[in-house]
Amino acid sequence: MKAGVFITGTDTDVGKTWATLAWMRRLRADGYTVAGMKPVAAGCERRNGRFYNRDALLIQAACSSPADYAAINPYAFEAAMSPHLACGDISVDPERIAALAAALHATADWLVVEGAGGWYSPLDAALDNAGLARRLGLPVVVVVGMRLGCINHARLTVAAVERTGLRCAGWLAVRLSEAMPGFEGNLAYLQTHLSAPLLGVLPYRLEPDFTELGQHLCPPNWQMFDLRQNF
Ligand SMILES: Nc1ncnc2c1ncn2[C@@H]1O[C@H](COP(=O)(O)OP(=O)(O)OP(=O)(O)O)[C@@H](O)[C@H]1O
Ligand SMILES: C[C@H](N)[C@H](N)CCCCCC(=O)O
Ligand SMILES: [Mg+2]
Repeated sequence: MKAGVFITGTDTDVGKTWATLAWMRRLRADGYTVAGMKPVAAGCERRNGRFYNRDALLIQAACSSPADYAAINPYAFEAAMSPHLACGDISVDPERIAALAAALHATADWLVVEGAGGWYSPLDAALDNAGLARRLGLPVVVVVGMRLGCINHARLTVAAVERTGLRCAGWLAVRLSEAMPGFEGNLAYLQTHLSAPLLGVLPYRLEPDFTELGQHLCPPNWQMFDLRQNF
């Protein structure tokens, strides 16, 4: 199987990384080999003259096989702001990312890619997440951070993914608080107003065991992400 997924979200800080790590752990629990990628990251710390991002380090640790950090996160910008500002005069090259993604994908059954921010968040002055996802050509999963306002953001994001010409394979609800007022009503509304299927509800876990968190994913079948299918 050669499968892949591009994980976007309704915003920054909505649980994309929690969902990415849960997804990778679940795939490994289900017997697949997995490589992960955070192509562009803003908000990095400098160590020995290089920049490292928390998300990318967690994704690197979740891969089935060791992978160079620079392959997982080729664009690591120090400033914790929109990448089009944090990048300075660096241009993000989608062809370089696609080549690195292909090399990572050659090492595993699955490639899981986490975007930066939301669907239309810029990655530099010219490219945004939508453009990168289109170049990678992976099925897209939308992470919906369950908080007031998520219905509008989720519907806008799924519509935008589909307008990009990519398949929105599903969405994940991520609990960002112990008890969101009207949680069930919001979940039910989204289930009837999003064209993509709900693939799981990730519970509220401040110190998550990502293998446990991965058990809350309920994909209809992993085959729907097999890139050899015509979808
Ligand atoms: N299921 C959860 N339960 C409890 N807290 C959560 C959960 N998911 C996310 N969080 C909290 O929200 C914060 C942001 O989550 P996460 O880093 O996954 O967001 P993100 O969408 O990946 O952000 P970015 O756009 O910066 O990549 C986490 O640091 C954590 O504190
Ligand atoms: C720094 C932050 N944690 C994210 N990595 C980047 C969020 C970019 C959001 C850009 C925007 O859509 O306004
Ligand atoms: Mg993240």
